[in-house]
Amino acid sequence: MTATRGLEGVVAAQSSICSIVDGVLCYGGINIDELAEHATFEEVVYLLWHGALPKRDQLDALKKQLGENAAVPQEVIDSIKSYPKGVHPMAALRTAVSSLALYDAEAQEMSPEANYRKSIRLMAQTPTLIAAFARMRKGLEPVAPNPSYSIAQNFLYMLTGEAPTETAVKAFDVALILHADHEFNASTFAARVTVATLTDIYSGIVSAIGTLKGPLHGGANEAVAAMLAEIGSVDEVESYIRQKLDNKEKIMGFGHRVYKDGDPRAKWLKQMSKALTAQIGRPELYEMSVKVEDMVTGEKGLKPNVDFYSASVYIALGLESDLFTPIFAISRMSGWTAHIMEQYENNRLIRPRADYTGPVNQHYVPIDRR
Ligand SMILES: CC(=O)SCCNC(=O)CCNC(=O)[C@H](O)C(C)(C)COP(=O)(O)OP(=O)(O)OC[C@H]1O[C@@H](n2cnc3c(N)ncnc32)[C@H](O)[C@@H]1OP(=O)(O)O
Ligand SMILES: O=C([O-])CC(=O)C(=O)O
Repeated sequence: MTATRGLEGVVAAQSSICSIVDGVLCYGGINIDELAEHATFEEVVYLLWHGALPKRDQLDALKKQLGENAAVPQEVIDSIKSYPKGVHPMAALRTAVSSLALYDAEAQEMSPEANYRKSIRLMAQTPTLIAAFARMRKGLEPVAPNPSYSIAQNFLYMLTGEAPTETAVKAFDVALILHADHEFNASTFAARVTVATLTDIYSGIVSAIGTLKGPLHGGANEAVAAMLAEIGSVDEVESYIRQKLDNKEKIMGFGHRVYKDGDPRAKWLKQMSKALTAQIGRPELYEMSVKVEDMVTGEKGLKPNVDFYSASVYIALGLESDLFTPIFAISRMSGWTAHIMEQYENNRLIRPRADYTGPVNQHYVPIDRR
């Protein structure tokens, strides 16, 4: 048996949710470019869960269900209040989502209908959990969700208590669409491995959140924000990146396991970064990013991934950088739940083999003779 490092190129199962073929990303067969241009995030959630775009009444029904389920149990809010203020929001989210299961009467119910209802609750409540933590760590009271708002509008509203601008809501909604699913990425695969034991959906989502948190995956967007802050100005880009490349350090937000000719989501975020950073009077954030891209692509041939320009987009939207990965989780909750439901529908335990490289023919030695 020989191992494939990092399971590169291994096709682990069939799926009808999302495809990446020749660098083209589609949800349910629809090119991400069309969705980014025309769809709303709620339509994309429906598409991922049902395999087709919703008709008007189906979309209205989903939006109503998401709105009605956005509030989280008071016990969960109270427990978030007790978290140490300095913990990372992804750690807080991992614990908070796990605690949602404790107050969900259907948590162990495994019918497809119950798993769909839990998917709605997880999708609706994740933004509420993150916004509540973001406020309570500053000693502020959480803002209750507005059931008539979209997910994008509600999250921005719950962070500040003020109605967000239309521009901010639109930009955030497009970012949610772009991050919603990505076939067997690490966090989705972790969720599928977890639920393939026929454990509950919350366990799968907790695995996924813990996996997304890492800097090689969703955590890269926060690392990009840290890099831009460290660089500080356009003039400093060259020496900063030169040093990193000479030291063989990774540049966050570049490279991808699947895309070698560029991530189709990055161009959307680049465009948004340009417009939004200009609007807030901080065009240097975009200019620094472009200069980093020119150097890294020019010297290493590596292209920006979804996490690179999302950092300057979120900075321009006034969001705190440690919320960037939790925001990714809000969006990816749609894909995670879609994949979990698909896994349950056609389940087989996921259990690969290891290529053993340790010692052989050893014997037990009593402790006083070792
Ligand atoms: C939503 C997402 O998860 S998108 C990915 C977010 N993660 C990041 O942006 C972190 C930075 N990028 C990386 O670490 C990688 O490109 C990954 C993890 C995304 C993909 O990793 P892999 O497919 O395993 O590629 P791998 O790490 O083997 O890279 C191949 C070569 O390119 C280099 N490389 C890859 N990415 C980078 C980078 N960002 N900066 C510098 N060099 C890089 C590697 O050092 C390696 O070089 P070598 O062959 O000389 O050793
Ligand atoms: O697919 C991957 O490996 C990572 C990624 O881009 C994503 O999860 O969106």
